[in-house]
Amino acid sequence: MVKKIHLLFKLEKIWYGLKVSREKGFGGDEKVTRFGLHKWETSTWNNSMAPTSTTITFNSSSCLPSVHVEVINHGIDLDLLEKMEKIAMEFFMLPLEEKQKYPMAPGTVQGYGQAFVFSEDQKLDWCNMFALGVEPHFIRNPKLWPTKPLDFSETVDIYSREIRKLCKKLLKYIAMSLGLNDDIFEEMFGVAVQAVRMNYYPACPRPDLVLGLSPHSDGSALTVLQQGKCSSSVGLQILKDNVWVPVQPIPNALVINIGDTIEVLTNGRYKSVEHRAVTHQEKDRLSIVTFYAPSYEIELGPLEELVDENNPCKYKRYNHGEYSMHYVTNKLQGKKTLEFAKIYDN
Ligand SMILES: O=C(O)CCC(=O)C(=O)O
Ligand SMILES: [Fe+2]
Repeated sequence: MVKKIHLLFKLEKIWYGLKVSREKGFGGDEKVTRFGLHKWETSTWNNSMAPTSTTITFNSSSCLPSVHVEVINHGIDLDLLEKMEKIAMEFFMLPLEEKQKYPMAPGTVQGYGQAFVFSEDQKLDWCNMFALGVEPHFIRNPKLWPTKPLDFSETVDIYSREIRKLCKKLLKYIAMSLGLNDDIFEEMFGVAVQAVRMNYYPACPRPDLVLGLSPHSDGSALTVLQQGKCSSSVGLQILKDNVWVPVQPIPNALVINIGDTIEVLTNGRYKSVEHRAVTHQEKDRLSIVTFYAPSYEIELGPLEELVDENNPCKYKRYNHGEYSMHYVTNKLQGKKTLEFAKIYDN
């Protein structure tokens, strides 16, 4: 079985040259535009298919068990989202030799290739990634920023600035919802680390045999995920009550996933969401994912405001750089990576 999967993956490489059909433009429903204080107009799941449209009101007495929302009125220009998708797709459609000029070295997570591969016999995910560290500047590896398409770097820069603003806003709302000082995360994070990963999932002849991306939670504080519109396939799934629930893309919405860092800081009030991507027999799929996390230098643990005798401390204090290293040097296996931080004796 393992061998077969390897073979399927190799086949995929031949498909790079194939054209995908692109749906032009971002049509869709922009009726829902509230994104105000303590109130996100969002979508959440029902039992069979996520999401259905719901308004979630955060206040200090409520919290969500495991958070995945789709933000419609994120304020980011739709042309910019479209441009980002265009350059990502153009990159993936380049000849293999061109993309291989930017290789993801084994054990690293930047460049073109597959991350989280640690052994010869590991069953590979059906996904090609192109990942770049964006902020702060010292995490950039300029050799990995492609020269084609021509407007690639400029677009990634502009897009990343906008996503950064959105993350800062969302973190403020999360703080407010917990009755904390609005700027608590921003002040604590230092110069936040931001990385972008483009995931391209070609159509897969045997979607029953191989996943697009193995189950995991993100190590970030927040993840902003843009689902490509060039394919209508539903690829992202989240784990809810032990059932994998497909996330139906909402036109122009950005998916927000809470990452492990916010789970730790909020002492589990906000839980990171376990998710995976599945493949489709006929349709390819693109996602553009931004990870927003604290500076590697900071020490973090549950905020003291969120720990008391009714909510005992569930996670230890650790250095975020160490956690990041732990994250990228382990296979994606559900929420196993977070065990690094868990305290089990309560
Ligand atoms: O492609 C997707 O929808 C999921 C991507 C993802 O979870 C990731 O890159 O961490
Ligand atoms: Fe993820």
